[in-house]
Amino acid sequence: MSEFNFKDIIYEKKDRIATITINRPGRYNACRPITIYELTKAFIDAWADKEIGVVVFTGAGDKAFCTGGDQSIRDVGGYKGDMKEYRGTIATLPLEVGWQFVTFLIRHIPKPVIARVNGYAIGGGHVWQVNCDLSIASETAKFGQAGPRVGSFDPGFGTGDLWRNVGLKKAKEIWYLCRIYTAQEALEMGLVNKVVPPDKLDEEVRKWCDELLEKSPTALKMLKYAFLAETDGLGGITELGVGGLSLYYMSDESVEGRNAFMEKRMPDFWKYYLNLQD
Ligand SMILES: CC(C)(COP(=O)(O)OP(=O)(O)OC[C@H]1O[C@@H](n2cnc3c(N)ncnc32)[C@H](O)[C@@H]1OP(=O)(O)O)[C@@H](O)C(=O)NCCC(=O)NCCSC(=O)CCC(=O)c1ccccc1C(=O)O
Repeated sequence: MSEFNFKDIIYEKKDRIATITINRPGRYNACRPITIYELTKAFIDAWADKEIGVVVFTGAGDKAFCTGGDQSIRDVGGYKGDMKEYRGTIATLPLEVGWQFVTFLIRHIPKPVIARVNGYAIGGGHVWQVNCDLSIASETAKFGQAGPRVGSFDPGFGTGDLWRNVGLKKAKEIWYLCRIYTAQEALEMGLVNKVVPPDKLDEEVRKWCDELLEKSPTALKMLKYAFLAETDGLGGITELGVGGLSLYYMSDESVEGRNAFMEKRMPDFWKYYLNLQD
């Protein structure tokens, strides 16, 4: 049972796996502002929950993973149901709640995120599947960007992460032409990790989750941040560095600094020079 009472998403936690499902199958799991707000809350919860080791991100039904923003409520300058009503309702957010903040959470949550691609991954929905750490797709899934066709584009992680996956020419083809690609084509161009028949999708996703859960969580977190260091400039290097800092805080050496301050004496760091690793 979830304590959140979400309207647009289903959030489940079981066996150390958090599953976040966009639940608007009638709209091919397109998102409106409240969907974004609920996704934000779910990803933050999965981030903070020490019992959770892997996140699975998916869409309800068998037609779509996510088809981006809900075009039926798109207005001049943005989407109806303004984000303003949700801003400021989640304490300590470093960015405004919005599409890009969900992207930030997928890319920065210190646990692997698997996209379970059960159908169309189009527009912003495709960007998110690219941003996930790993993608497992049904043979019936379809992939593509829609921006230039519907009057939108996603600069930054929507373009940068895509070209790192498939190469620059292919990424430009995907964005400029807005073609739709099959799951097999997606596999061949490195957009997804594995394609399976639709009735084997859950089994395969579970297998990948179980394999990840056997691995060292700190190593996985530091690897995720090492990838960010390359793509996210100083922000990425900070994530990697702060991951190291949290390990340092657990050391006797770091605690000696804090204790010396509290005991109003000089710290004795000498023995730690002897332990310094190359
Ligand atoms: C996915 C398609 C290619 C599927 O085509 P097809 O198989 O022919 O099915 P359809 O009959 O077209 O669709 C079935 C049914 O679903 C509805 N639907 C599908 N996609 C959407 C959608 N995105 N929005 C609303 N409704 C959708 C469709 O209308 C049909 O309903 P009926 O009632 O049966 O008629 C094709 O559907 C397609 O191309 N879809 C549109 C994809 C698209 O343009 N996506 C948007 C790209 S831009 C983006 O994602 C940015 C988002 C964003 O930034 C944002 C979002 C939300 C809040 C804030 C922001 C922000 O700006 O920060």
